[in-house]
Amino acid sequence: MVPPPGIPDAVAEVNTGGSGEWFPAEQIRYYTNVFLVQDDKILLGYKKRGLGIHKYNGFGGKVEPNESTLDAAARELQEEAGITAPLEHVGVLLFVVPGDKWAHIDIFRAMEYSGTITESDEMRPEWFKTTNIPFDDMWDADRYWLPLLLSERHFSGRVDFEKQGDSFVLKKWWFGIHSSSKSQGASKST
Ligand SMILES: COc1nc(N)nc2c1ncn2[C@H]1C[C@H](O)[C@@H](COP(=O)(O)OP(=O)(O)OP(=O)(O)O)O1
Repeated sequence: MVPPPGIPDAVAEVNTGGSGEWFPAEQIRYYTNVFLVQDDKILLGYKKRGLGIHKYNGFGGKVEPNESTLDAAARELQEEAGITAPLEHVGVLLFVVPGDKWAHIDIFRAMEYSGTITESDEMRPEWFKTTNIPFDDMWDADRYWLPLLLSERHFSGRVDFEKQGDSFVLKKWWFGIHSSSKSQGASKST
C-alpha cells in the first residue's frame, strides 16, 4: 500500500491495518513525545491528567508558539520527569480524529540522562523491561510503532481513530521506516 496522506512517499511500509478511507485533512496541532531507553529498560510515565489519562506514554506535550520541537521536547521532559537528556529525533506520527485537529507528534529517543527522575503532577515515571512493555495500558497503536523506536529505526506513521464516547477506537493505521533505516541525530524537525 502507498503511504497515506501526510506521510512521505519514500517511507517503506512495515505494518498496516484497518479499513475504509483515510479521514480528510483538518488543522494540525504539534506535539512531542520522548522515550528514554537504557540497556533493556524503557522509562514510561503514567499520565495522571488530561489527554491519555491513566495510560502509560513517553514524556511530552504541545509545542508552544515560537518554540522548536526539540526545545519543546526538552522542556516537557524536564517538566514531567525532572530530567534533561540528549534527544535523538526518531519518528513522526500523525494521529487523526474526525472533527479534531490532526496531532503531529515528533518522537524522540534518549539513551542517557542527567538529573533525578521525579514524579510530576502530570506523570508518574516508571521503568519497564523492553520485553514487558504495558501495551494494554497504552494508546492502542503504540504496540505497532514502539518496536521501531527500540530497533533504532527512523519511522513515520499515521493512525486514524474514531471517537466513541470517551474512547478513541483504532480505525486504520500505517507505519513505515525510512530507507536510511537507522534513526537520525537530534533535529529541529517540522
Ligand atoms: C492518539 O494516540 C496517541 N498515542 C500516543 N502514544 N501519544 C499520544 C497520542 N495522542 C497524543 N499523544 C501524546 C502527545 C503528547 O506527548 C501527549 C499529550 O500532551 P498533553 O495534551 O498532555 O500536552 P501538555 O502540553 O503536556 O498539556 P497541558 O496543557 O495539560 O500541560 O500525548
